Amino acid sequence: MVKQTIQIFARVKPTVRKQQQGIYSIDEDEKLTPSLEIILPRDLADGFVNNKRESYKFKFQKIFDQGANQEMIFENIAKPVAESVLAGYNGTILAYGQTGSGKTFTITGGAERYSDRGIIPRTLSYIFEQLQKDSSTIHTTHISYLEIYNECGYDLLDPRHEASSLEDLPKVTILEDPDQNIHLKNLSLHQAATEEEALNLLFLGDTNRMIAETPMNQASTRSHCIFTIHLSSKEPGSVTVRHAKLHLVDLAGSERVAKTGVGGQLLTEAKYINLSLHYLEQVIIALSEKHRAHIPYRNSMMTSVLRDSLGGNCMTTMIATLSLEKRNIDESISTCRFAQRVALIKNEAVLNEEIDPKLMIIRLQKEIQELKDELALVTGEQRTEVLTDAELLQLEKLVSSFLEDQDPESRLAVGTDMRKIHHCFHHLKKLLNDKKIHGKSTVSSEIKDQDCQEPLKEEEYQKLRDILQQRDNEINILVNMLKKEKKKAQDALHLSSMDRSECRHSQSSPFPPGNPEGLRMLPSSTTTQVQDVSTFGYQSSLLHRKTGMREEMSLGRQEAFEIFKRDHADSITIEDNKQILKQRFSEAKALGESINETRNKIGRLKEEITQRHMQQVALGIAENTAVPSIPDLLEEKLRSQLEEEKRRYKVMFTRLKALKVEIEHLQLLMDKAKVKLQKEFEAWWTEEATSLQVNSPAMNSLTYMKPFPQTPESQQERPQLVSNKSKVNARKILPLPYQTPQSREHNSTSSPLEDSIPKRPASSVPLTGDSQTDSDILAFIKARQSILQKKCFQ
Ligand SMILES: Nc1ncnc2c1ncn2[C@@H]1O[C@H](COP(=O)(O)OP(=O)(O)OP(=O)(O)O)[C@@H](O)[C@H]1O
Repeated sequence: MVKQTIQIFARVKPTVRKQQQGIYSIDEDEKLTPSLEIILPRDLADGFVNNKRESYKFKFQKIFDQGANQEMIFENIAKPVAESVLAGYNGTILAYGQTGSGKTFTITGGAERYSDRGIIPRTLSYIFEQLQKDSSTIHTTHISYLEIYNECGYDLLDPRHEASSLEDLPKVTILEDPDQNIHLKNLSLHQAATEEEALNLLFLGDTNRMIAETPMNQASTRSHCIFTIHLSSKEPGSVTVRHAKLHLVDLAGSERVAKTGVGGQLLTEAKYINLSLHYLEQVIIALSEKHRAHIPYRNSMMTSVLRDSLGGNCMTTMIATLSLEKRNIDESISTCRFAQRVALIKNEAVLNEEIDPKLMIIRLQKEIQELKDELALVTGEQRTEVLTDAELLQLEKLVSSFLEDQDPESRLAVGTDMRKIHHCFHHLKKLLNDKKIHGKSTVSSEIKDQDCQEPLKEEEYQKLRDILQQRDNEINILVNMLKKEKKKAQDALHLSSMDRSECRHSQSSPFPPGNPEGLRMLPSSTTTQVQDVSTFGYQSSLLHRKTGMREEMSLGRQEAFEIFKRDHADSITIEDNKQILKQRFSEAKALGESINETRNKIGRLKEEITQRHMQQVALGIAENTAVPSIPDLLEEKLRSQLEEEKRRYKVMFTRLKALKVEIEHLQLLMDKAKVKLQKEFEAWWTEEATSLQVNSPAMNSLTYMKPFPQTPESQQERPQLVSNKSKVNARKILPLPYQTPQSREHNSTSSPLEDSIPKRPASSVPLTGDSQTDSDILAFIKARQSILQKKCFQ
């Protein structure tokens, strides 16, 4: 059992503003527990006689200032917890802080750079690396991902549901068994055999979280997320299994907790505030007060799920994320105070070992059978059912071989079954009597038996021969048919393998086809992984249902999407990642080629060594001298070259493995960004289409006029078709964040925009009458209009 208090760490979010200057200082001198001092700016508005405290000091296990990167956070905070989980203890890492202070960045990571990977992907990578090293133990890893919003749990990994809102996700409920163990009903557990599989699950959950969020419930801000890694391990042959859980928790923004008193009107506030955080604080307060008999875990889902992590069987760590700017001082102080209370909580982590029930059942069944046999033998109790003919025959054979065995020590072993023992005695008696009466061997009596048989008649022989001939013919026909079928199948196989190899070539995977023969320095699973990479993008299939929207788009909508995408801030990130991906891919390709070369070289060197060795042996035989026990100089040289090549191979292979992980991560990041982009486009599209349907009277008529220059003539011609409102709409085609500075500037003024648009003849666009298709056409025209406008301003 390991007893320890919850470890608390602080992380200060970097900022470019000078606002942080003089607001805080870190005292690293106090080596064991460094302290963070938050200094309140002296506010003259409070008067000259001001008794307000000016500084607050908080102690933490370690404080990570603005310069700390994700690697440092993992090494110092997450790695020790992951290690204890691998050893069989439960672990939890909680990120707590106000909105925007960097909780999600710390736990999951940033969406832009590979180096921004947070605690979850790094921990997964570390755990799988360690599991691979320990091949003597059988490990299984499962993943679950739970989101708690307004006291309701949602399964972020359910593959059966297409989530477009939070309510689409399966609801998770809490069940408590008589031993007060908590069970989460409807929370799916997914086995992940490799790091890639686990990462795919993380991205699937994050994508579901993103898709399900609405402006009212910005997921990461107002909900908690618990990503759990479940590990079980068992030594081969042992009946004990170790289970350990690692919760990685991204809590909701904490800023409102401080403003919500315990006596607040909870029922009313439930609509607005995050109750779970409020109850979490209550549990923490109760745990930090000595001699408190009742801890109110059951008040909220969050505290029920994390029950073990708070004052229970777990090694828990909390990261207080701080955005230390002038306007956030109150929130930062309240986060630090919360952390100080958390630091008082003691946990007692125990090894979670249990007997594997399946193995235990088998063991007990065997034991019961043995005891039954023993009992039957001792009590002489007989079983009632009759032995089968086969069993009787078997026993008789045993008796015969026992009698024939010349070894005086040989034993007749028929077990403890009294029926068998009796039969053996009967048979022995029979054999003895037969010998006495006939005095002839069994063989001769058998011959006699045959002699006694009536000879078969000639016509019966003929009949049997005919049937035999007929069967022979049938068999020949069937064999021929089989041969033909087999040939067809082989041809088909050949064709399909040709197709497959063509496909593979066209994908031009940069990864080599595995270890060279006989090179045992890398685990065989690595080889499989490398081969797997040739099917790049398989992860995308996981997210495919999320990105599949695009395929269903109409042409107009697709073009509007292209325009939308071009001006979207995220497209730069996607582009950047694409470039990095390209670089990594070509690096991987080059590396793959070098690996292949090295592999061939290793093969050649091995060949040369064998030949050299053979020559030496042959020489020894020819000269009739003893073969030297140590290799000659040339062979030595070849061997050291071989070692060098093997080392190079290993280095390159390790790099290639790392590249593979990075490439997959980048692909998933891009997938995620694409899903986000599409989601925002869908929202924009719906808004535009709806406003068009509402605002444009032309929607109900059969023709719609393209936006046209506002010349007096044209206005006269079609005054009723373009209302003032739709003119305004036409200007705000793209939502502000996606507009270029020029277009934003332009929209804010009511300059004679239309005058600067190239004059185009007014023409009519036929509408179909189908509202969906028509709104597609209209939005497309708007998007096009937007480009023209932008071009005019460039
Ligand atoms: N240490 C850091 N280094 C670089 N950028 C950071 C860091 N911490 C946070 N950020 C950036 O600050 C922004 C807000 O961070 P994040 O979303 O992680 O905050 P949060 O506390 O999870 O907020 P919320 O409660 O809304 O979920 C993000 O754009 C993130 O990339």
